[in-house]
Amino acid sequence: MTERAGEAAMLADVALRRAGFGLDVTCTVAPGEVVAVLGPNGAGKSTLLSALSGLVRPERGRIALGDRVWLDTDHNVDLPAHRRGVGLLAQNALLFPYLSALDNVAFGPRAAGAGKRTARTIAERWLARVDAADLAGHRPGRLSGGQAQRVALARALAADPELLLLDEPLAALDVDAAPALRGLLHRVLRSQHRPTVLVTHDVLDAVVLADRVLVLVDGRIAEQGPTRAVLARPRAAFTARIAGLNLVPGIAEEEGIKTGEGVISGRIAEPVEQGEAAAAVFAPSAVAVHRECPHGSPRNALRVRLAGLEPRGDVIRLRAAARLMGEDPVLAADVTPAAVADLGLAAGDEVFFVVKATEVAIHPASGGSSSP
Ligand SMILES: Nc1ncnc2c1ncn2[C@@H]1O[C@H](COP(=O)(O)OP(=O)(O)OP(=O)(O)O)[C@@H](O)[C@H]1O
Repeated sequence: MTERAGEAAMLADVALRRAGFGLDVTCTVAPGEVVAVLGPNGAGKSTLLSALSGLVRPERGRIALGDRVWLDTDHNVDLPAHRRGVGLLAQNALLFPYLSALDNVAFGPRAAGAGKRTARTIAERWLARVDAADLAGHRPGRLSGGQAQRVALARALAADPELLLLDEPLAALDVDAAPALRGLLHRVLRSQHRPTVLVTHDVLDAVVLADRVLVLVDGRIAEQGPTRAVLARPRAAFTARIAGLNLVPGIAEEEGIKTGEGVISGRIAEPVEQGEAAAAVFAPSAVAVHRECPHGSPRNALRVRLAGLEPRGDVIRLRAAARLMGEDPVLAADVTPAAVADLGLAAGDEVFFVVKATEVAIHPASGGSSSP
């Protein structure tokens, strides 16, 4: 499908002040790039999105999509929200309740001046692209949360926005629906050319969907960079806390991922094509540490070099570098102090991190998570 809008980079430089809170952020998002905004509650993520979409006016700032200027406080430019080409997918689908799914999606093209027939054709194409062609005639009241979000995504994109904003798009979905929509977003976002800003609390969303992450703390950027690089070497305490999951990049195959050191088996958590970039994700608590590789076991074993041991409540967190992922200690295991004593573990030791396939989730990976 040809894309008309959304070929321009977004540049935003916004600052505003409220009682007890200030936002001061400069960022750019390239066409086709997905930037995830992470941060603790109250960090300013929603305020940033509101400033981009025109619902909140920064005291100082400039927002431009290529050479189209939406806001320039120095020159008194401030396009109202309805004149900014923003497509928003929020936590709740917010579909028009009395319109069919098809008419909801056709609304944007109609409002932009397309004839009825053309708008319907555009809507049908977008519904098909989000696997919702069969829902065209349904009213929103008959849709599940996941179905409604798919229709809402089609609606946002059918309006041909210049900038796509995703505000916690999976947060209101149940645990079964969220992975399916995350997988769909992964596919759709990669095949379109708009700059996209994704606000999320879930580090998995950043891993699967984002090329870059931007961590906001107290209204300011605490760190930013390619997803895996930021999660592997977190500088802000918040990032370190959320980056608690282990993530091994590779190429998807039937029952896991292929890495430079063999296959890591797991359960396919989200749809991913064989041969595509994917990641094996598992919790530090799922890791057992062995001195020798447990041969003949159905478990996954990763050869690692221990970099550090830190007490964490009842357990000791081992940080380790895996040869296949470079020198940085990017993997973690939580083990009991007794296990550390039994194995006589110390920094510098070569050991195996062993994890059962049932504890490993295979996700598609964004470009940013596989290229640090
Ligand atoms: N409409 C408003 N009027 C005044 N203050 C607000 C308003 N909305 C948010 N705030 C305050 O602005 C600051 C930033 O809030 P914001 O909602 O942008 O953070 P957030 O990172 O999106 O948080 P959360 O993760 O909880 O959604 C907070 O101190 C919040 O209390």
